[in-house]
Amino acid sequence: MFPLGDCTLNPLQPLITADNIALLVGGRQLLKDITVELSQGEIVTLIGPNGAGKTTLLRLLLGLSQPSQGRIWRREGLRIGYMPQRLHIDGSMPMSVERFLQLGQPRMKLSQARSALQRVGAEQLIGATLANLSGGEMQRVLLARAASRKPQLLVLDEPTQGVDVGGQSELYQLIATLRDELDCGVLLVSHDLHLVMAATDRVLCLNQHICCHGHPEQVSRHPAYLELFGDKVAPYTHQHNHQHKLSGDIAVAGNTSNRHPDSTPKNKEQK
Ligand SMILES: Nc1ncnc2c1ncn2[C@@H]1O[C@H](COP(=O)(O)OP(=O)(O)OP(=O)(O)O)[C@@H](O)[C@H]1O
Repeated sequence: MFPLGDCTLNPLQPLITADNIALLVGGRQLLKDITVELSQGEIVTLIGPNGAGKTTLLRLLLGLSQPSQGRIWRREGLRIGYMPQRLHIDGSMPMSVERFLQLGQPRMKLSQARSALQRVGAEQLIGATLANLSGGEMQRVLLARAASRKPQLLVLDEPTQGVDVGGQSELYQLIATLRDELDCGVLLVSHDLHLVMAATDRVLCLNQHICCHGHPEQVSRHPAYLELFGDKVAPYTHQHNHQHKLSGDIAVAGNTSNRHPDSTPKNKEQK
């Protein structure tokens, strides 16, 4: 493990390292035993069922909240482009796409806004009103905004939400192209391993802890992954070994519990 100060000295060192982090909120264990590393030029996908803690982990890695245990190192001065899971737009606010791209970047010129959109194949949207965009168009605009900051790390929380299947694989290809163009690291959250396979170097399968990790092909055959998602790799189906209540707690028929099935002694997870 390297100290934080060294991160600026060696570009080969990871953009982010988390060492054995855990998060306990109100007596509830949201995350535990998480050790991850993210390097420049690699695409890492975080996959897991609803309530697994994917967004919570992203927030910790980004420094938006603090772990109860363990340590996180970020390369000093790390420029991050963040694409949120969803953006609620007030329909009564007539904001143009151009203006939206300039938010927080007041020096961005019209030509720069255009080229940011061009990069994601959405230059025709420059004059559109944000509230009128379709789901797929909105995702491209959010991606254009995240990439326009010339990030060293692009963090994408379910970037294909609201996009049809054809559009999803196109968007994942676009993300891989952006990684090449920007030479950045990419950390993305997805529910759908088979869609991200081609555009991912490494997968972390999360369910409060890291159930398994590795190359997408390896993960798709891993017993822990199969236990969580079922054995149908393509097409992917949402087969979970448990259900979550709206609170995120595990719901067991005739009973409720916030214990994850993996925490039971009979779980035979293979790492
Ligand atoms: N600040 C908080 N306080 C209490 N519980 C929280 C907090 N943040 C998240 N949670 C809970 O942690 C669990 C994980 O939430 P998170 O949003 O990280 O899951 P996720 O894997 O991103 O889910 P999804 O796939 O549905 O987006 C949920 O049960 C959520 O209710």
